[in-house]
Amino acid sequence: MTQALIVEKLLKTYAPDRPPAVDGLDFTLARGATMGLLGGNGAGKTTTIAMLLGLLVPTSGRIIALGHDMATDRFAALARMNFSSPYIALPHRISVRENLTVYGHLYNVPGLKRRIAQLAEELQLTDFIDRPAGELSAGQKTRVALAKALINTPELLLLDEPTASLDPDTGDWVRSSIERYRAATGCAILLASHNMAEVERLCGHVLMLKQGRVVDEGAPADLVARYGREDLEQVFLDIARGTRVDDDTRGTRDGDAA
Ligand SMILES: Nc1ncnc2c1ncn2[C@@H]1O[C@H](COP(=O)(O)OP(=O)(O)OP(=O)(O)O)[C@@H](O)[C@H]1O
Repeated sequence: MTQALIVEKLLKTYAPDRPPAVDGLDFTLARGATMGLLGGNGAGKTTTIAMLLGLLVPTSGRIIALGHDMATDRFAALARMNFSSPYIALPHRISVRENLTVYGHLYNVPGLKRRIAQLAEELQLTDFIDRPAGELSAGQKTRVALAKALINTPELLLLDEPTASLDPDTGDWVRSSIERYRAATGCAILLASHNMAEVERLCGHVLMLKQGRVVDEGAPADLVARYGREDLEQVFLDIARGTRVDDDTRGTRDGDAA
């Protein structure tokens, strides 16, 4: 089993009179690989992640996570997965350590005290680990959210905007922590982000979503070359605005042999 995630014909319709939020998504994510899920507001990223986590039931289609069918065997998969999302706040009256302890118990983490100490060290939580989670700055909360996401040493990690609202330095620090974790464990990562530089740095492959469908995909450098652009942000804008210069025109413009 080399695939961490297999998604087949995934479809989600919230209301019969509205177009599907996710419209026939097909992709695989290999173990140890990192994939970016890109798309403008409302493209279907959060809906996709919610279905991958078993929080939303797909209208149709199939999800196999770490070899387990999410429709019939989701708890076996969820025990070996984790996620981070800015939309989910940690209980704010209890301390960071208590928060991590609660989540650690939910995942039945063996040697939990040791695991929390290790994460506190790696993610620099020690200065505020006994303070209530609600009193922390946004950057500190993000580090705690990442510690929560790594508490069970997941083999599949779903990250929804992991560096949203962070200053560039803290964002860079979080990205490095994610890279270190992946290198150390071979974890597969699916990352939804609006930060194109982050996606270029972390992801080997990206899916470009529009209205719930994949409209293009590839390695960031290949997409940039294919669109004749300088970076992924420009590719994103071409796709979002439908302003791509077609291949023939670009060939002529660049003086390439077609
Ligand atoms: N609970 C819901 N009920 C009805 N429609 C919803 C619900 N959640 C999302 N939608 C709709 O589904 C579509 C996809 O939304 P989704 O939140 O998945 O997009 P997204 O790519 O994550 O967007 P963003 O980048 O703004 O977070 C949108 O048209 C949205 O209005």
